[in-house]
Amino acid sequence: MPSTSPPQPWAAPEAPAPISATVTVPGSKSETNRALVLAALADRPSVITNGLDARDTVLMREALRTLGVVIVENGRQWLVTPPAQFTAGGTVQCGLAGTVMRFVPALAALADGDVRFEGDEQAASRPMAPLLDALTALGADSRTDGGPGLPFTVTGRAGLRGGAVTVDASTSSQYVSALLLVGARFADGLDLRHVGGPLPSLPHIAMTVAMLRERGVAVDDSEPGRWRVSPGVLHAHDVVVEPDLSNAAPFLAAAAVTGGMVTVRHWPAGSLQPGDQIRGILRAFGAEVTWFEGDLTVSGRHFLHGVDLDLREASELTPVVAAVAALAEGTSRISGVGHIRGHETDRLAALEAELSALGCSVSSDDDGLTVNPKLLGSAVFHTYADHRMAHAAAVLGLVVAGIVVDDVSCTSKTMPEFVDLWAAMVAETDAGIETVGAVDPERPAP
Ligand SMILES: O=C(O)C1=C[C@@H](OP(=O)(O)O)[C@@H](O)[C@H](O)C1
Ligand SMILES: C=C(OP(=O)(O)O)C(=O)O
Repeated sequence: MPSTSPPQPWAAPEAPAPISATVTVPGSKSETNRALVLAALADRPSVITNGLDARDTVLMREALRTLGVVIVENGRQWLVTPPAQFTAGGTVQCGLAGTVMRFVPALAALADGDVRFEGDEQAASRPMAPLLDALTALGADSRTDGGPGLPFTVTGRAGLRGGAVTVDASTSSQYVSALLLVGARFADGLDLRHVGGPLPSLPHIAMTVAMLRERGVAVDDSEPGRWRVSPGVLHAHDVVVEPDLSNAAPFLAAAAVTGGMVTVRHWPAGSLQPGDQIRGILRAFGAEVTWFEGDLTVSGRHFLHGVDLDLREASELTPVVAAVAALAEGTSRISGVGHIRGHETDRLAALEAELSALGCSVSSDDDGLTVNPKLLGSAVFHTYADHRMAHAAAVLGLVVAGIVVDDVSCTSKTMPEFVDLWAAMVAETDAGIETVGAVDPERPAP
């Protein structure tokens, strides 16, 4: 199912004053899609509350239905009933969703027969081979249509034994998560080792391990780069999904870059989402960050300074962080994110091109970006179908006049309500509405 919606140009609104607003963001993509997959593997039905309703999670629900999972959606509650055996024979549409194109093939390896995977044209260049090779080593078959990744077919077999397998996950942590999610289903469990360059997105792997343990699966991750999953039953577990903290990042950045104050509600006291790291990141730029009883508040200062940040653990924050860097004083370096050339688009190339078009001096290399802020403004900002490029443009547009996003429809991937939430944030500022929520500036974030 290619993304067929017509391009939706969007004039990013300028901030009428320092942004002052309170925002609630929808559920986490990463937690929602893990909860769905785990519910599909469980011993009985489970309920997911506050799951994200966006393109990536619609695609995941449809993918699971193709494999025989029954999902009944009743508003914010979804009842997921696992099948006795996954059904082969269908075609899974992945769109541009990494979690669908990586997690679902591991489930398909447990079905008896062929499952075909297709995606957006742009998804064909996202790396897949390390995962498909690992599934083949475990006894499933896979073949692409000739390209490096999508489209491809996985031929699953019931009763795979599992055991020892290696994967080079330096291009995406999602291969590790995919294999761990199904590990308990193999007769001998799974003994997975990462072999290769540095592993990105460790918190996302930790999230997978924690969610498996919550459901009674034994995972030994005591040795770095190795995960041992014991065979056994995965117990159903009802879950309330946290807000998506990476999707909250542009709203918090809005306070930082305008010297305003934004509160995001329902921020967990502790979270495995890498988006939680936005607190330390905005502090590093010089913003003030406080947390009190579930309200996370960022207060901007008149002056943000350049930063030197390793974002390997939270690379999905790179576009928004690069936008803040472009509005700070002095050079910023973002490192540890070479693998995001394989995200929704080549994010390093996209950020270099679009920030340069605004007048910044930006260079990308194999490990990240260097941003020298010299903004001129007024340009069409291309998103390359990447939701986080649109978020970055929105942050820039608050301060730089005349930014027009070429196509904001890509935000439907993880937050279809982005434009409305952003407009509401700006309107709340315009109306001079006081920030709601109890914020104690004396109390540091946890
Ligand atoms: O497992 C997940 O939910 C994710 C893992 C990360 O992928 P990479 O390790 O490919 O960066 C992250 O960037 C992506 O947004 C979501
Ligand atoms: C990299 C991302 O997504 P995906 O789950 O498609 O990999 C992202 O959302 O920034």
